Amino acid sequence: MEKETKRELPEAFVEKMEKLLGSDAEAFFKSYDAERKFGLRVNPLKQKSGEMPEEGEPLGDYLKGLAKVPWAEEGFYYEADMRPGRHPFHEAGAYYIQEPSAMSVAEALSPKPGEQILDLCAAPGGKSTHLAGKMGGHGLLVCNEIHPARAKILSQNIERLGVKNAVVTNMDPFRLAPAFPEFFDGIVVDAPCSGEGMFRKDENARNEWSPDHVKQCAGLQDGILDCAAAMLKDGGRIAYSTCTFSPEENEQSIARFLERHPEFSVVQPELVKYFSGGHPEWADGDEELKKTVRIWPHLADGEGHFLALLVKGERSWDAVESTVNADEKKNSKKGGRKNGRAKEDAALTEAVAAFRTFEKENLKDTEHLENGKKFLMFGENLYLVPEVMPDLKGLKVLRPGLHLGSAKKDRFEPSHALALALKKSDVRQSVEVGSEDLALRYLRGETLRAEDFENREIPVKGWVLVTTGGMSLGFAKAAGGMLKNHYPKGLRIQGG
Ligand SMILES: C[S@@+](CC[C@H](N)C(=O)[O-])C[C@H]1O[C@@H](n2cnc3c(N)ncnc32)[C@H](O)[C@@H]1O
Repeated sequence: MEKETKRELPEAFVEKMEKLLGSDAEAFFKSYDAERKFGLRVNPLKQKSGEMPEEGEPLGDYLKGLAKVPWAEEGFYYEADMRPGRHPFHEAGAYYIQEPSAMSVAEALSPKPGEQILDLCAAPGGKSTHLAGKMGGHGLLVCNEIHPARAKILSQNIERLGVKNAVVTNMDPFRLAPAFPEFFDGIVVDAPCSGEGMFRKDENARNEWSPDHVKQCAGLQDGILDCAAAMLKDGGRIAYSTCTFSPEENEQSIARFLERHPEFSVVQPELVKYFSGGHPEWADGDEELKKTVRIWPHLADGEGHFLALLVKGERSWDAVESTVNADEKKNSKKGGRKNGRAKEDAALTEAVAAFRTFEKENLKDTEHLENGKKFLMFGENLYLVPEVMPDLKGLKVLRPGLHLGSAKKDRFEPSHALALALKKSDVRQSVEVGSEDLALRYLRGETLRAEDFENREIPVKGWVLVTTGGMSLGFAKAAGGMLKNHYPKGLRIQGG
């Protein structure tokens, strides 16, 4: 069996790993015959006040019995036949499906509400949505992706998970860096890599692998890390990660980085206790590299990963943590609602007025939406953007913040992003599509009627938040005894 596995792997890869791992190689290759581990991460932004759903609540019941991923606060393992990606809870952003080892990265960076955080290679959004959950809607999260099509998917995932404080950009890191000199408190560099850790999960990764590809990736990673270094404040931290085993892209990437940037040091994240340390002997022998993290598929319940936490400047990690906590307090004091934003632009004033009317008629409390944020017009659309937002001129921006909607002639059309960022308690009118069947009918774009609901009642008029398990799925508009479906056409589920 073991021989079969090895035969399916690139020969040069097998030889290299045998040399690196010595007597551990057998267990390593055997792990390729084991079942893949599937993971999902509960989205705290969609829970009542950030806490985990409990039994007795629809999501809590759905997840009942799932084993916890030990190193991720909201991570769970699930069996393949559960198919959580097909459940309406997925469309409600109740969770993000994420490989368990990948959950270690945002845990290691540990962003705090109020910080300025960048996810530099962000699509499809696993780390970004994890970071967003930890930030709780406060501070600024810039999610960047170089490839336009992937950036679009990233933007959709940011929307689905109800993230309120994210800016999504589609930039080459080299072009992004000049816009944010020494700006961020924390940066995730989940680098493009040769993907050796995904061989079990993804056949393409196996077919694309070659020693030359490893070298190319290592070169790419050096450039991306330099961009991250330039965008980081003194005292800030970078979480660098790959899903590959090759030392050239891991310990050696970090060794080369430390050589170019002596102002950085490596910090050992606490979660190393679940994994293994890095191998200085696979790079330049610098003992600091022991503080990097190796996730081995034969030693942990997850795919192969590498992680390094790097801190910029002279200060110790303790000093960095206390600054973060002080900033957090400062930012939470700032809070408060700021009406009548000082933007002279007539279109903006008009759009804000239209939103205020919509708000008065349909919402109860938007304090958590607006807290410390300001309004911005982007094309015809009205956004709420984080207060610390820098000038985005010259950047390709897909989403400059939370999309509220657009002001039409005599009305305000709320966006799908707004629906997903709202809680049931924020709105005057909502309906619960309790059964999976009814939720799927809504997701297909069907018009719903009173007789579809157990109590045979629906609101008479106005915007209605459609919820499943208490979590928002989208908007509908009540009129003439029906709920007109406003689930975006492009997202509708096809077929039965
Ligand atoms: C490992 S994936 C990121 C996964 C993502 N962080 C997540 O958790 O969902 C690496 C990303 O880097 C992007 N990438 C490829 N070449 C790049 C480059 N030259 N500079 C920056 N990013 C690049 C890829 O498009 C890909 O989305």
